[in-house]
Amino acid sequence: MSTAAPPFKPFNLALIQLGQTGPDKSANLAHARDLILEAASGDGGAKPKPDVIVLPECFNSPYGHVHFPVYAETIAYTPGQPYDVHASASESVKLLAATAREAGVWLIGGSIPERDAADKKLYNTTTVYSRTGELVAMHRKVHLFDIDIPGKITFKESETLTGGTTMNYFDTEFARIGLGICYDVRFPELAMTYARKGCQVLIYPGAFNLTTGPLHWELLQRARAIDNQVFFSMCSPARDMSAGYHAWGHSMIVDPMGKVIAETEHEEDIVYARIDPTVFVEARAGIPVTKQRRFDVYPDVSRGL
Ligand SMILES: NC(=O)CCC(=O)C(=O)O
Repeated sequence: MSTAAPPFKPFNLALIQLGQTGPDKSANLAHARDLILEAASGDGGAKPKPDVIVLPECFNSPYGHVHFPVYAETIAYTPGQPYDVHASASESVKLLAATAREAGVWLIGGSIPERDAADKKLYNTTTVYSRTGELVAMHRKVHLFDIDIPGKITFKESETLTGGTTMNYFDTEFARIGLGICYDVRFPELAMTYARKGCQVLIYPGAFNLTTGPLHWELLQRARAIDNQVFFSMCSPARDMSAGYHAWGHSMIVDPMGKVIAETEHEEDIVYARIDPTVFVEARAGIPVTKQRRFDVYPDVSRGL
């Protein structure tokens, strides 16, 4: 059983739709740091100083199964156990922890290819840092992106990656935030379970493509937001037509009524929004679906029939 979620308070969210500098991981990390520090300063107006900053999926590596083994890092984090980011062997963890601390923000560090210390399997993994640079949560993409749309796109993460086996959320001083990565958005059960565990906000770094992006990227986020009456947000890489994978971009933030409250196009950019719990409270009061579920009618919802 999960503990009570923190009271939901207003906060500011920023998504960094990051472009990659090229195949050099260290250069990509340095670029990410620059943009995190830029985002963190805000401007007090249309760009409110963020409490949470998010990076995109696979931000330090080209996105493709041939690249994952080459860029993979070992993190060796066990939830609930103390973790020394300084002793970590992972270049990305060290950089993200130090930058979260420098900026004084909660940082959802996009995702990186990760190699498990024990079984050596590869995962697509998000790490989360507190304002003091502690690693507080980690999520391994649960649903792997294996699709085949003839003539359009074929992608098989499972050629090199393994799916994660746990749900993961973290508590801040203003909200409980649930984590997913990209293709995880297609599975309403995951988002619903997060919401039922008290998450008021769900954030999934992602990288949709030019076939499914135009049709599904916004629709899925608005659907998950409305299903669960939560804030829902996905942060994409910027589109690079010279890369092997062409990301849709359009990083966005959706409120619990399904309204897109912030969005960008496909270039490198930073998206800012104020997260206002009033919308969450009013959505749930006006349309009380979270209290009207009929698990007596559909008890098999979680049994995988
Ligand atoms: N990186 C991903 O999981 C891509 C998911 C995607 O594009 C989709 O259509 O789903």
